[in-house]
Amino acid sequence: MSDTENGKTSWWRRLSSGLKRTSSQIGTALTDLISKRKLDRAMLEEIEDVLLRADLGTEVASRIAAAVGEGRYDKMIAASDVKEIVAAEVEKVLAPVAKPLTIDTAHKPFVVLVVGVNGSGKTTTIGKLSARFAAEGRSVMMAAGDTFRAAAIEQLKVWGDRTNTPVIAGAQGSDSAGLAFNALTAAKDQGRDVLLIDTAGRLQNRAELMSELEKVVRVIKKVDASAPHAVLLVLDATVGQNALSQVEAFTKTAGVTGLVMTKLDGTARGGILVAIAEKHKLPVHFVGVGEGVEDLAPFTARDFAKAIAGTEAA
Ligand SMILES: Nc1nc2c(ncn2[C@@H]2O[C@H](COP(=O)(O)OP(=O)(O)OP(=O)(O)O)[C@@H](O)[C@H]2O)c(=O)[nH]1
Repeated sequence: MSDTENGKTSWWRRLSSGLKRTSSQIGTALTDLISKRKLDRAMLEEIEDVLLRADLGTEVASRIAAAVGEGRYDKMIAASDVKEIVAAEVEKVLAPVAKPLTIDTAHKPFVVLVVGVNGSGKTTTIGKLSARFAAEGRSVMMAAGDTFRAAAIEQLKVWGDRTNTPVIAGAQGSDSAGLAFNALTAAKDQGRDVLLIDTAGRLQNRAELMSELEKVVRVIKKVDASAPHAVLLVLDATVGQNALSQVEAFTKTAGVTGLVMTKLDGTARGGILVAIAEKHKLPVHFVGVGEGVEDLAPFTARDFAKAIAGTEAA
């Protein structure tokens, strides 16, 4: 087996075991309600409820139930058939949004601004991305723009040491827009390929914090009018439905261009990613299933759909 195949197998194992809480909840509930009964309207409603409990959203849940019902009324069905339908319908929703983050080399540096609420996993994601880009042979710089939290600055420095990537940081409490300005200027001077900018976590309903984020974007544009070239919103899968309103708020304020969903390993409601894809149609670049560097990987629709439906063993 080649290294790439090994890498793929290992990621599939991580992804499917990360999504185990969601897939077993769906699988167990389906098996319980399907065994020893013929399919009728009541059963379809129960199937829909199971999918809603995994946060797949009303539209997708009812589409799946309708697909299960087609030609199967009054017949015995198997949980495995329903899981196949879940996987197929979920893949249809996810395929259009599963897009890799493309680093456009015309921009030097390619500026990636990373936003999200407190604790969503921004700093960790930046660290993991710096490792990934460095492994691809790109020269990276990180900016510790989360100037509120001393631990975030330290955390980024640890990732910097680990990946041999310079980290531009200021004192705790310093102006994050100023820091972004300095970091972009330095990255430009040094001819870096990628600049990853961390930002302080903020609540999407706190106007003054959101306007600070707008300031960071304005200041970045003073150095490079075309930047930021990507604005990644990091979403914590464990917050459930609240993730939908985070997408709305951050898209309005910071012009989000793509999503990263973390902590899918910490929830039985991993279907939230499907609900977000259905509603917002924003590109999903990466998903995270743990704290380690190898626990974040590019998002692929088919693998995610199979893992969430539990149609294939890890
Ligand atoms: N289980 C799990 N934990 C994760 C994942 N991604 C991040 N974490 C953990 O979540 C916690 C918060 O991550 P941070 O990266 O510090 O979050 P942040 O968004 O930078 O937080 P603030 O600086 O407070 O805004 C850390 O303990 C991470 O190790 C994941 O995919 N799975």
